[in-house]
Amino acid sequence: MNQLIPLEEALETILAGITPACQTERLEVTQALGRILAEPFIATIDSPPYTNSAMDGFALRASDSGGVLQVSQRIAAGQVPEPLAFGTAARIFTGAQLPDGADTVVMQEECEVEGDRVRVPARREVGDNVRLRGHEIKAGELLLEAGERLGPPALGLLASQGLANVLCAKKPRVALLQSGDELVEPGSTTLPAGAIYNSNRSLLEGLVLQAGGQVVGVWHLADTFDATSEALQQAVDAADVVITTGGVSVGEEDHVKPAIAALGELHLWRLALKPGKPFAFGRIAGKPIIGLPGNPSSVLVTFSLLARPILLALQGARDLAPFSLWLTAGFERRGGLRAEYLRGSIVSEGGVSKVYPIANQSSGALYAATQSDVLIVAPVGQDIAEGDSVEVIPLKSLF
Ligand SMILES: Nc1nc2c(c(=O)[nH]1)N[C@H]1C(S)=C(S)[C@@H](COP(=O)(O)OP(=O)(O)OC[C@H]3O[C@@H](n4cnc5c(N)ncnc54)[C@H](O)[C@@H]3O)O[C@H]1N2
Ligand code: MOO
Repeated sequence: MNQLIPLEEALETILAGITPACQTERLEVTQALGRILAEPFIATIDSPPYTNSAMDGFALRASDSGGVLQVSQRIAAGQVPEPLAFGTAARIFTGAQLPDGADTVVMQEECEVEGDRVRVPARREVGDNVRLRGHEIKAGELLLEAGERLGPPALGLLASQGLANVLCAKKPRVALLQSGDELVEPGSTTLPAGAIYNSNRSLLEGLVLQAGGQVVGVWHLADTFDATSEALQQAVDAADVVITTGGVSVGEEDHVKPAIAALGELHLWRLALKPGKPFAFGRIAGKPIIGLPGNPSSVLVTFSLLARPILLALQGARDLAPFSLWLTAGFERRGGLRAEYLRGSIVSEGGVSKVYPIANQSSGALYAATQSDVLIVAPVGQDIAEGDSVEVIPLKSLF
């Protein structure tokens, strides 16, 4: 296990063994934000459900444009109109149903009202300012596939189809273990010599939540093999997935790997990844154990690249990879032996969005991560020259 494993290979190995938990629950649409849809959703109604006006104005036949027309009816949204009498116009409001016979709407700003008549400009086209029934969606169309993550637009879409409840994957139950004798919980006002506050817990609670998981237990471990094994066993009993931080490197105080190996099996350890080299993955009682390094920025990166896809796969999500795009490098850099995920910021220069690594790339530096917009992907052995296109993962797309 001394060879550094490429990230892609590690991900492939891990994800090949993850099957969706298949547990589902029916939720109110208003409560389903961020959840993974467990069944495809097929449109039950056309959208718009009836042909309607896109403007406040007058509905008429395009062939009557250019004349002065009698206003024969008034149609507000929610009313059912009469068919439009020949040679007349209907006062109509945005969203109101178009009367049979009308085929165009003229905005009121372009019309002149003269008592109960209206002068409409010439040369209006059929279909102007008209939203046709089924123009956007036809009943029977597949709107959302199973595995889709429900963002606000998807929730609005479901509601627009009259849906009040939706079948979603249950949230995977996650146990968090932090190892480190140096860790003190936030809230204690004095920090003893040699101690630091436990920041990984808060960091991970947020990351897990944003990846659709729920934290069901938190263990803070003493740096001993026995304490680590005991907590791992308890965590496995309580959760579907266990995420540990710290204690996965090569020192004598690093007990996570031997404890995983003793209680179950260790599948892989050490990636060609920076930060995040000591990442470990194994199983105990068949449940995934994700061993993240202790350094907070390593936690952010390894969670985003490895733990997040695992949590999403357990929910049956379709898109497991982080969203990425390509921007112009404002820097140059030599390729290394590990794929590096640099914390970076985006600067707009003369209309071009350029990306720069922030100065502090220490894997212990969490403040630096809060100042970053993106993770810049620097592949193994690949030099980057200023002006090159580089792949970036917006941090906001991860949480
Ligand atoms: N001889 C070697 N030493 C190290 C190697 C190596 O290959 N050879 N790898 C280095 C790398 S890279 C990393 S990353 C770290 C990871 O070590 P561990 O995962 O065992 O983590 P710890 O040693 O327990 O902690 C590392 C660092 O992070 C701080 N930490 C830990 N937990 C928390 C927490 N909950 N909240 C805030 N900060 C935390 C801890 O105090 C350490 O400073 O190993 C290198 N060493
Ligand atoms: O690989 Mo470590 O996570 O750089 O600090």
